[in-house]
Amino acid sequence: MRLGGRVTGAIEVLADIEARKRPVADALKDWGLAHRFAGSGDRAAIGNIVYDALRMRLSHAWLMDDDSPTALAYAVLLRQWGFSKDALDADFAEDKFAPPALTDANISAFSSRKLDDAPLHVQGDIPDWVQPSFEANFGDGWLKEAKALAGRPTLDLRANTLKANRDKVVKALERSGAKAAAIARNGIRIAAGEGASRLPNVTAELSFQKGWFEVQDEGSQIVADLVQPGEHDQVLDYCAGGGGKTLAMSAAMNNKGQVHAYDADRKRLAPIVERLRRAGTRNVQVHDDPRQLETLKEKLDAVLVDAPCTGTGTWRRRPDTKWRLTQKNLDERIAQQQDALSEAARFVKPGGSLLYVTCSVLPEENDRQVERFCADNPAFSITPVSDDWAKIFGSGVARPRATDAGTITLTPASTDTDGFFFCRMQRKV
Ligand SMILES: C[S@@+](CC[C@H](N)C(=O)[O-])C[C@H]1O[C@@H](n2cnc3c(N)ncnc32)[C@H](O)[C@@H]1O
Repeated sequence: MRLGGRVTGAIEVLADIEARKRPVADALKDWGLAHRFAGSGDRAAIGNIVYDALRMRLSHAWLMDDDSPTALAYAVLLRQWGFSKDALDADFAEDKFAPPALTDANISAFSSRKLDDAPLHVQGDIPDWVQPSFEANFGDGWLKEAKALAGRPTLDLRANTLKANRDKVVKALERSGAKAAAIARNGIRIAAGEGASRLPNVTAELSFQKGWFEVQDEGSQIVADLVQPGEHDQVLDYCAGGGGKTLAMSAAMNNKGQVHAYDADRKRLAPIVERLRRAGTRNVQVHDDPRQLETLKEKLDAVLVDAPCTGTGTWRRRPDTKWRLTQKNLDERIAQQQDALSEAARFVKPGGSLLYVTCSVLPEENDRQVERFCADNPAFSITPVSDDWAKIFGSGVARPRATDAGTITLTPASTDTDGFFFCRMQRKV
């Protein structure tokens, strides 16, 4: 397919997402099934246009004075992919599958508007009602943080030290451009790429099938590292989901001690079994029934609550969720976080640690939750983790945003990772 056909495909997918309020991945998959002649390069290019359009939807629409799929797709090519209007006109003139031309009103808006004149939430590409939360969390730096959450994400992997090491994985994935990540000790990074370029399908590699690495954002690896489980510790991953952090902790503990993996949702937990097998873990027990945890009350050295959240820290990867988020969703997540925290706290032994993590950057889900939890549960108090940072990752690496209370927030702008919140609370002896 030529560029025109790809842009037309992206416009169709964007229209489908808008009309049926469906996830991007589903809309792209359906488009691929209905257009079987499109090759993998075409589908990747269409996906890139769609994701780029959604990440910067507000600013694209403001500059075009139009939020139609056609205007958004053109804005991607003109603002992000480096095309000039003349080059597009010349390319599309000869192409019967090219999209409709921009309207005179679009052209006039795009050539006269300056983004600096747009409302600040438009400049930052975030919903207007979320702006106060960003301001509360990041102060003057909020706009930079918001803009960084509208960029393309890298592909991050974690070398599984139970079966390989970072150098070995980097070498195995040399052709994909894999490099050692900047912060996480076992992290590997493949750059995001530009324009139509596609990321490699690393899960098809033999080294993945052999369990040498996992796909895991560097931020997620860092928060798992910050748990700092000892080799002989008893740890509970209370919201284990598909097991990303369980696997990282199991490897950090060198297959010793014990990690208990639990999740209230059996369906989310199910993939963990195959992942644990592939990774060669022998120190993980999976629990899909809360009654199986009864004997663990007040026994565990560390309990991780990787809480359900709005996922604002992952907006680069799931930009459609940015525009679907509502105050009601946020309120629901806040209530679920409070439940998960108070349920999980029962398993922490005196002197043990309760670790609270979200992949959100909203203070309502983060600092306010742990402040409230500690106020309601005076046996627990926050222990600062900023001193641990240099000890674990070295002093020469980027540092996350840290509060006086001792919590930290990773972000694309500060640590070049997804957004994550981490807090360690210690239970009194
Ligand atoms: C952010 S996800 C976990 C991701 C996972 N830890 C990982 O690293 O791949 C949050 C999980 O919390 C689970 N959850 C929500 N409320 C819970 C509760 N009260 N008890 C246990 N799990 C809960 C959800 O089912 C969901 O799988």
